[in-house]
Amino acid sequence: MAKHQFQTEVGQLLQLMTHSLYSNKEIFIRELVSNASDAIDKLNYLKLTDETIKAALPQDWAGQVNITFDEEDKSLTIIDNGIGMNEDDLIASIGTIAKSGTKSFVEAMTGDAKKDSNLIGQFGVGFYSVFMVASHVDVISKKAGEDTGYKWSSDGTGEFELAPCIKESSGTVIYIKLKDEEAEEFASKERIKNIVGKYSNHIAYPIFLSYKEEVTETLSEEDEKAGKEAKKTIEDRNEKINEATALWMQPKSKLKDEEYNAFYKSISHDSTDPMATIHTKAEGVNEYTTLFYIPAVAPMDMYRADYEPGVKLYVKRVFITDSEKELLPTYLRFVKGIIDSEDLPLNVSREILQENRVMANIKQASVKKVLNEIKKMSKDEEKYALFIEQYNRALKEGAYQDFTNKEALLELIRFKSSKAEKMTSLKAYKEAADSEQKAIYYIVGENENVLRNSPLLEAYKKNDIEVLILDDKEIDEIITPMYGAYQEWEFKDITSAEAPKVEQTEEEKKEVEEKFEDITKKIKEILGESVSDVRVTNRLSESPSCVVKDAGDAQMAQMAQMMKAMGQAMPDTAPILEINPDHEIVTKLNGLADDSLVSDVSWVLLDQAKLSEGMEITDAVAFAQRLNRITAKAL
Ligand SMILES: Nc1ncnc2c1ncn2[C@@H]1O[C@H](COP(=O)(O)OP(=O)(O)OP(=O)(O)O)[C@@H](O)[C@H]1O
Repeated sequence: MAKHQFQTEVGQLLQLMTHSLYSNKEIFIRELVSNASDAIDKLNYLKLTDETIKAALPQDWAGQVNITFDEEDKSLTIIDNGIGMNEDDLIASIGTIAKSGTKSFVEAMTGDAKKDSNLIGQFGVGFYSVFMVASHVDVISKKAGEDTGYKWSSDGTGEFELAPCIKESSGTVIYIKLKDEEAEEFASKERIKNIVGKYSNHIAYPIFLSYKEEVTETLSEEDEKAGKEAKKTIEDRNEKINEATALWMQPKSKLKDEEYNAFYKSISHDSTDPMATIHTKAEGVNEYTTLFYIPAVAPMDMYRADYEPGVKLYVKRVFITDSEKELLPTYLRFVKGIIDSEDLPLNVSREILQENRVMANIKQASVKKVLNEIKKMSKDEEKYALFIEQYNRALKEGAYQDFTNKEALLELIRFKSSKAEKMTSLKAYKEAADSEQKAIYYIVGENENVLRNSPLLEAYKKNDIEVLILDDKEIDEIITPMYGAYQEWEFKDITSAEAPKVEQTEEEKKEVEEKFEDITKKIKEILGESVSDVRVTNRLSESPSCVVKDAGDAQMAQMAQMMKAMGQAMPDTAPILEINPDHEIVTKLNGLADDSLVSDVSWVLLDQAKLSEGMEITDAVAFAQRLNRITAKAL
């Protein structure tokens, strides 16, 4: 019998499972039953598309799951007649972690058993959850169309054993030797029935529970009178313990929230109820049913390139694929659920799917449904805040990717604002604006606090203009300029936009510029390549200076960000330094004879403006030395 080491991450995961304090251990049955259901789905599909597989299956083959338990042996066995696994599958599926979400889960583990157990609650971890209750597990499996069966065994420590074995039919048997302290609870008819009813009632295949029952003979009246003792016999029972109807085919009116939620948990491996459920039956040109869920917490792998798609495609109840990322647009990758079409061909391939009109129609209508549901949620501010916390970023991606629904998506996004503590919408922003305002102003950076205190906001505050505070820099900086406009109002970055209206005539402006011409030239000479220009501004009131970008520079900066994201460096463009002609520092600087002081103050004007806008300065030591010299002179 060959021994194999678990992949390191699996080892870590098992360590957690075996020592888990997690209170919801019963979920291991849900996880194993949904694996069994997936395995039957896959064989069902092959039966329709692969002649050899079809020929090898008994004529009356129908997918089913069987559960048995043995109180004395303290064991539980879960059997399916699905696709099964061969040697390679067993090593790859239950020896390694292939799923990116599971990887994130393992990475998120802290080593603190209690905290990590809570993580299990937030994230289903599939097959390995069995080690919360098992001291030993055997997986005996034979893959459809192959001759040899394999037995995988492990007690959940560092290794597993794998050896060929004889197994008649394809499918998988999972024998679970329960830990002593778990045996009473889980090797129990009522408990198993209860768990299956709770989580797996509506998987599409029947689940049978086999058990032995003591039956007492019913005596006739005569026999009873004669004092005859009733005989007791042990009988085998095989009871169907779930509804076995695809939940999404049930009429909405018949389904309760608990049923929807339980089904969600069985397909998503998430232990928390979803935030929203969207069940639609479409009739007409195309006939299909969709059942979508929005998870309460964004899936862990959402921002990984190798994320798992959450939507499964069925054709007339037959499972087709769960690995097609194109069923919904990528920005909706957090949505879990099912699409079941009556019109697609069963042997639909990836290529056909991508070009198929039926699929395109379903996709388009599905996006509308999901967005409508989100819109509905947005009416309840408190509830919507929870959604925004998880998915604001996805909406932003959408507003940039999905041209057809851009307007709707822009309306759903929420923004922090210079005017309010609460987040605002573009609709509210527009409604609250002055009749002369024609643009949506925003500022982007990493730190909300720095942004709120940016000198660039001063002129906007003075003119009572609201500015959106975008502090998800990684995405906001690239995406916001791409939005274009919302109801004809363009998005304008205040670091490159003209300052808003001020009470100043052209003549007055010119006069100020002339008055400060020499000093601006001088500062520019001193600062050299660190600035692209120096000029007086009317956008400041409190601060002596600020740095801004040229409108053209903004595009360059965006390019630089994109290049950076692709791993290529591009030099940053030098900012424009603007000085406040009404500020004491600037007025005193104008005409100051002490050249070394002018130089120190010029650098300080630049560096402190950068710092107040959350930028880095090139030489912090020199900055401190200059401040010290200026302070010494002032004392
Ligand atoms: N009863 C089974 N029959 C066939 N394959 C199985 C069975 N149980 C598990 N597997 C295989 O092992 C893999 C890992 O199972 P695990 O439960 O850990 O992950 P999973 O979350 O179920 O993955 P998925 O989301 O694809 O179902 C499955 O994806 C499947 O390929």
